[in-house]
Amino acid sequence: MNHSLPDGSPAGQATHYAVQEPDPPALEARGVGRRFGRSWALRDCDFRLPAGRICALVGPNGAGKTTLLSLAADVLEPTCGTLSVFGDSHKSPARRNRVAFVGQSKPLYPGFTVGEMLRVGREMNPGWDQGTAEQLVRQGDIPLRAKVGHLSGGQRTRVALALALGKRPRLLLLDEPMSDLDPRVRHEITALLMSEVAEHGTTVLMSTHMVSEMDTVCDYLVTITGGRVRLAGEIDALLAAHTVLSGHGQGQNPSAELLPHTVVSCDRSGGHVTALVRPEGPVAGKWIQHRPHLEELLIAYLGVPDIPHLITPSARIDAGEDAA
Ligand SMILES: Nc1ncnc2c1ncn2[C@@H]1O[C@H](COP(=O)(O)OP(=O)(O)OP(=O)(O)O)[C@@H](O)[C@H]1O
Repeated sequence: MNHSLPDGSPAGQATHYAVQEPDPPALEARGVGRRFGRSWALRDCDFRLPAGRICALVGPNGAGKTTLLSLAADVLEPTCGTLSVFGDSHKSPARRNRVAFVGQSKPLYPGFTVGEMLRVGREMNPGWDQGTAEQLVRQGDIPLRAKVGHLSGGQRTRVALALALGKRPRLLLLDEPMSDLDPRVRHEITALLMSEVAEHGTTVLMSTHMVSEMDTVCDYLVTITGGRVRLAGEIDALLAAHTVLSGHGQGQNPSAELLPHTVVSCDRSGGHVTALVRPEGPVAGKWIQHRPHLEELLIAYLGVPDIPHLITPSARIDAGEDAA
């Protein structure tokens, strides 16, 4: 299903939002699905994440975010479809070397010291960058001789991030990386991720529930509800494709004025209506309109399990296009 972007062009066709990517996308999902027993955790997943983006992966608990990250990290196999990493659709050591994954459980050896953990990183990864890994550990005042099992949750997160960044990945997958970090460290890690992207062109895909912080660091967004991708693309383009209407409308029936548009959410209190919509053309009626903030957009989308998807051209896989 195609939806209109604010310039009136269908979301599925090339518009001024299109980004010419010389490199293959960091991640490309074609018809990807993953089932556990009889339940689908993720299905009909079609999108691209262009290289060099910092992408927030957002969805309610149980939406399928960890499943998607685990598929991209080759920790899980898709039940159907193909997931390519930088154009490579087959599992291989080379593909694994390009990707680093920091999962929620931060699997580290509790009996090892931090220095020994970094040595494991060095021995397992051909492109290992000891300076970056050590710097991240030292910035957190964590001695290299400290036992991993004696570290706090936030300190373990820092060591896991040091191992991931020391690998010098082209694609960094982070599953709620900030959840146990204090605000000062979150700020530091955020700045670090941004400088990684600027210096090395690293692509970052991170699941997060922290909307206010993602706003400053991420330029790309994928939302999942009910195991399906609902939004994918540049945050600016996705915001620009929506408007918040508030008022009473002009006619007797404000709902009729909203009918031609895709209504994502609609709150009525008394006679007052506030609606987040994707306009499919000019909006009739006397509404006060504003462009939604990211938080408004996400709260609306996370509350509706089955809204039609909106994929911007740079994230879209066109029907009939051959797989890479
Ligand atoms: N190993 C598993 N076995 C069975 N079901 C699973 C397994 N892993 C995930 N699921 C199910 O798949 C669905 C998606 O789970 P997933 O962990 O991907 O969600 P999530 O979006 O990461 O959630 P959260 O925000 O709570 O971390 C859930 O219904 C979950 O119960």
